[in-house]
Amino acid sequence: MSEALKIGIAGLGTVGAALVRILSERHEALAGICGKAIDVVAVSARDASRDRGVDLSGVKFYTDPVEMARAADIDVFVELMGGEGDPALQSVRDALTSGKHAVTANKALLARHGVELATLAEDKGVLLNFEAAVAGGIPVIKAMRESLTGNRIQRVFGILNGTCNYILTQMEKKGISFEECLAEAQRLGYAEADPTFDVEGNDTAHKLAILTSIAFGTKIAADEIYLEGISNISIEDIKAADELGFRIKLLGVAQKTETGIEQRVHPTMVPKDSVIARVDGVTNAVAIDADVLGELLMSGPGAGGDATASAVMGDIADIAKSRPGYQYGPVLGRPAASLQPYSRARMRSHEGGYFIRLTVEDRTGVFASLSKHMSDNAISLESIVQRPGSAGNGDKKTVILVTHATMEASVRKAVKAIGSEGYLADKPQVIRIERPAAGA
Ligand SMILES: NC(=O)c1ccc[n+]([C@@H]2O[C@H](COP(=O)([O-])OP(=O)(O)OC[C@H]3O[C@@H](n4cnc5c(N)ncnc54)[C@H](O)[C@@H]3O)[C@@H](O)[C@H]2O)c1
Ligand SMILES: N[C@@H](CCO)C(=O)O
Ligand code: NA
Repeated sequence: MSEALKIGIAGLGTVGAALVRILSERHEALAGICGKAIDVVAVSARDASRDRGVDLSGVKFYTDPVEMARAADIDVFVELMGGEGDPALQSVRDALTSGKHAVTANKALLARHGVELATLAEDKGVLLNFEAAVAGGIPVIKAMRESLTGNRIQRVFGILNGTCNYILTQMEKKGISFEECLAEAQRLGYAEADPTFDVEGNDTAHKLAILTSIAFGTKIAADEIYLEGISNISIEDIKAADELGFRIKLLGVAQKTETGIEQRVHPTMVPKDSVIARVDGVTNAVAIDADVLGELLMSGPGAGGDATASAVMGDIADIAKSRPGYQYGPVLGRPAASLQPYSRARMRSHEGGYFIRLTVEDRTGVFASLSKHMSDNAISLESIVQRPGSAGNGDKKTVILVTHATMEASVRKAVKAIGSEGYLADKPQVIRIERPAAGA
């Protein structure tokens, strides 16, 4: 058997602690599979004395992860601290610069600095592996970088944040409040250190930016994403969606359009009978429309210590096995230097169906006015439903409009015009509808 692969792990939180435990429990099996032992020789964490339920005897402890990244006695630097800035950035940079392979689960870091780090890894002839950064345990990076080689991808979309999907599912199935669901997701180790990254959609956007780059061969463009989170989704929206035959999911969508590449993250209504609508809890799903293959749909655990550590373990095993083809070379599926500039399709030109929920004064003429504004903007309605106002809003009426496919710009114009009529009692709620292809 060859010499052991020496691992240094920075960050011993939910994922780091799970990884140390799994590498220890599976030590012999992994050595058999990889042809060499995978030994954790160093760790870095904020608190050396904390009991994490894992045996770290004989493992060198560093208070400074950057110092560990530069240490001569490790072969692979595993970054599991999080955060788009230092020390995550500096430590991964320094590990690659000093000729070490790096593995990270940090999508925030890659969404900002992925191209720079990929270029560095390729220049140095080392690997930068990041399967855990997108859709947790689902092997989507591997599938796109390797198995779909030669396919042209038209669209990639999915449920990319376990915390949000857990919250939306629990709110719907158990009627639990948003705040309670979020607290539970945090307790289960799904949420980011700052959970606003989850609920405001930033985490989904980070993952989508990475997928877009790999799918379309463009530079990572995280700031070009149209972004809406789930914090303003109410139980009322979830119930209305249910009655109309939909579920609400936070989707990340990247697709080629005539005007460029559209990247968007927002709450989305999907038909209840679609597969994606039935993806519940912390489970993620990624759908890829590829021209040779057709539609691929993968689903599985998107967050949590073990699921994420599973993806990190696969990345480390790939390094141990010196997998041909990726030992050197294109970290983002093609050489970083050949990535094209990203060309953004404007959101106003997005075309799709819309759900519009309005709380209106209960007076005559409102229905006629709503219909007029819709037809003035060439919006054709699939349905219009009126019902009594919600609790505390008894003298008002709720009106729900569902449109056929129309342009975003038309919907924005119509909603603005309706807002100036003076009969709205609340901010309008607009949720886009996505109708997945047959398989998803
Ligand atoms: N938890 C998940 O389900 C999940 C899934 C996929 C990806 N990720 C990503 O994995 C990474 C880790 O996530 P986590 O959930 O384990 O987070 P966590 O907050 O549980 O753990 C992070 C650990 O890093 C340590 N750390 C932070 N700064 C440090 C420093 N300067 N020096 C040494 N240690 C430091 C913290 O003390 C903490 O123990 C993040 O990038 C996260 O986005 C997490
Ligand atoms: N906070 C993230 C972790 C996995 O990337 C989520 O909930 O999906
Ligand atoms: Na993954």
